[in-house]
Amino acid sequence: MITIKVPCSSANIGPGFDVVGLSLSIWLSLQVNITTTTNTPTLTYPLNCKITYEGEGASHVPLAADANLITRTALYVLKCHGQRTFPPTTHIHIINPIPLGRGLGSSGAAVVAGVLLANSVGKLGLSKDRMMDYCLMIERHPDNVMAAMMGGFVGTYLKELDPVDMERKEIPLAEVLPEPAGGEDTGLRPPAPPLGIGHYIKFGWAKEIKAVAIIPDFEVPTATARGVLPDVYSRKDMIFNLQRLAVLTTALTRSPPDAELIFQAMQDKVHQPYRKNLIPGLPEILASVTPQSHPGLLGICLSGAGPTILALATHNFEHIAEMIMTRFKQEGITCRYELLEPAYEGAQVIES
Ligand SMILES: Nc1ncnc2c1ncn2[C@@H]1O[C@H](COP(=O)(O)OP(=O)(O)OP(=O)(O)O)[C@@H](O)[C@H]1O
Ligand SMILES: N[C@@H](CCO)C(=O)O
Repeated sequence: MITIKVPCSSANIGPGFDVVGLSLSIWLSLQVNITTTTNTPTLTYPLNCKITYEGEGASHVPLAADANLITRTALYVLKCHGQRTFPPTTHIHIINPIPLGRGLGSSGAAVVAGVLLANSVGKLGLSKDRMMDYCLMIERHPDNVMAAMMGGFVGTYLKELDPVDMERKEIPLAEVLPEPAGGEDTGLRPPAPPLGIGHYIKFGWAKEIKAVAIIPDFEVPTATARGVLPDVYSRKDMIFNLQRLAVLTTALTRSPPDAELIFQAMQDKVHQPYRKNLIPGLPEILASVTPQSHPGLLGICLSGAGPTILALATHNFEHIAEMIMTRFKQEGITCRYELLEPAYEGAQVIES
């Protein structure tokens, strides 16, 4: 059996829009079995792949190999290597505790899991760096996928693609592959991604800092949350974010953490203000939970594209979470919360 584990992630951490990501301790898990016996009659499955699924999204996530994001991604990678199906017969059991569309990188984890899946079942021998190129052809903002693949707290940038590569069909129109990449088989091998699209650096992380994720019970699709952002920003707002991000990445490595410094360094003017209409109560929550009102709190932000709120803290976790959940309740929104830690090791493949 092959077990593939990929952590969830929180992108942006305030000012680092599309730049920084923090992998966190909720794990998407794939259990993969390949049945090679030929003497017993076996059922045949489209593309040789049977999917079973439990966890978040179980009622509606597609189980057809050419429609499910994980297996669509794997088929794209396999096809780039001249393999048009999964090996007969591949059974993938997906266990997904990462809530979908909440800003905890469920699609990034699914894309990373799909690339790792193809690498394992296709025996492709790709390095993690090369696998990132495939991930980045599918999800074009690197923060979630890089954190999920590499683990820990990461800063990223993308090499700009040339116009020919931008035309390629696996570049998403929305946030994920626009159509079943494995389904319509033209017989052509898709071109491999350019080399070295994504670059990253792992920052340190002060061990006493934990992440409280307050997860509302509604979804905000990333595509919708990107659709409300402007195309152009003022110099003033860009400088505001750059100043804070430069301080934040080191401030989060220092022990003991400086709450005043971190709280201010997690302020943002690039994405959170524009997303307030998608997340009732967002401006009030971000303004009302402070290190003064809630000792132990270091900083607070929208997690990824939302609606989850991420509070970084050293103690008083339950109190901080209760306060935010109470505020959401005034808007008629119920939430749950999880106390998470960085997933330092990133995505893993275990063969047994
Ligand atoms: N385990 C999974 N299996 C299949 N599809 C998945 C899985 N996880 C996520 N997806 C797909 O990704 C979509 C959610 O992606 P979206 O980018 O909108 O949100 P997110 O990744 O959870 O949040 P964010 O990008 O803000 O962190 C789901 O609706 C589903 O189509
Ligand atoms: N940086 C991305 C993360 C979501 O995938 C955003 O905030 O839109």
